[in-house]
Amino acid sequence: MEKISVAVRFRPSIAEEAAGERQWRIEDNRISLHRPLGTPISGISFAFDHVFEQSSTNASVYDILIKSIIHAAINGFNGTAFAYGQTSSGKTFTMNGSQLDPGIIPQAVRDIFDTTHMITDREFLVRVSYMEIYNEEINDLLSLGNQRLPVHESLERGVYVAGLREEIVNSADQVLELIKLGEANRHVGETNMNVRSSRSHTIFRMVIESSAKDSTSSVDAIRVSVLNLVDLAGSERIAKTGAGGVRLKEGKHINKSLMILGNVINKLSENGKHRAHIPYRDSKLTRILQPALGGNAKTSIICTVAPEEVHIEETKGTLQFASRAKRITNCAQVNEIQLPSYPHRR
Ligand SMILES: Nc1ncnc2c1ncn2[C@@H]1O[C@H](COP(=O)(O)OP(=O)(O)OP(=O)(O)O)[C@@H](O)[C@H]1O
Repeated sequence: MEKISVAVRFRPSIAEEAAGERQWRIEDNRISLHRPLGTPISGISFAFDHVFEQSSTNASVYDILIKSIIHAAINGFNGTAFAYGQTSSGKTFTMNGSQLDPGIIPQAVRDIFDTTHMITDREFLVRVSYMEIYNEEINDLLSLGNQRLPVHESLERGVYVAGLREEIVNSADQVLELIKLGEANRHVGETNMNVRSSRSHTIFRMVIESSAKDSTSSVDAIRVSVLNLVDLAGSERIAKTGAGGVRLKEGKHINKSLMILGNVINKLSENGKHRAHIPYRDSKLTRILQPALGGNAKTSIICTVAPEEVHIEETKGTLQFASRAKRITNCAQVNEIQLPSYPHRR
């Protein structure tokens, strides 16, 4: 059993959103809210596994929070990392990054290929898929014809998205090209808060399979791990984003699925005796993320927040979500299956 690791990241402040009277203060891994003269406001203080300041880089987020999950996935553990936070707080920046400061996803992809190339006694097979959940429908971002895909469940595969394109990949550059294709297909739109606001949740998935190269045994032990890197749509106040029409409909779906994610996290964070029913089935997002939340996976959550006073209420909400997520325990184990050994597999 191990706890989900939860970190908070402040994005740099935006000049037009002037610094206000009250301010967030970071001391090591603790965040508290202070009045103008520096006195702390009682009851508003939170501690996390790590707090990233405004000047932090994606490289440091990767090294501190994500790298260990990626390396565990190479060794057969399921892994999930997701970014949660209000609109325009830096989720997409954290997951995808920029040319100068690549985000978690491109860093993970490069790390996986660099690391597996150095492991000489195992053979690896890597597959990727990329999907979005838009207005509670699952669309394949790698294949435009694949829309409204159903979620199924089976004993062998657990919960899976039927019909999703899975591409076998051999290099980081090949994966990054696929991601570029997927990004172009993703639903984004302009709101008052963000000129390129993600209007869907996206799940970039890598399945890593491996077996020993020179096994002389009559069975092959195949490790299969699933790695989900998730960029959630932003929680938003409809009034602040100025949403109407299509944006309003999207916003309602986004808020509803995030509310269900919050409900799942609340239930999981309660004491054992109250953990009767966890409402994973109430949304596609929580169904797909089920192993990451209280199941067989190593999980890191990065909660992004905006530093300005005008966002204090949303920031408090995100910090409360993060605090509850910190109480969830997962039970990750190496996923290994035994198959009869065939010469061609070696
Ligand atoms: N840590 C950071 N360093 C530099 N720029 C950042 C950082 N975080 C966010 N930004 C910038 O702030 C803007 C909003 O960030 P981003 O689009 O990542 O937010 P988001 O949380 O994904 O929003 P939404 O939920 O609306 O999609 C972007 O222009 C992004 O480049």
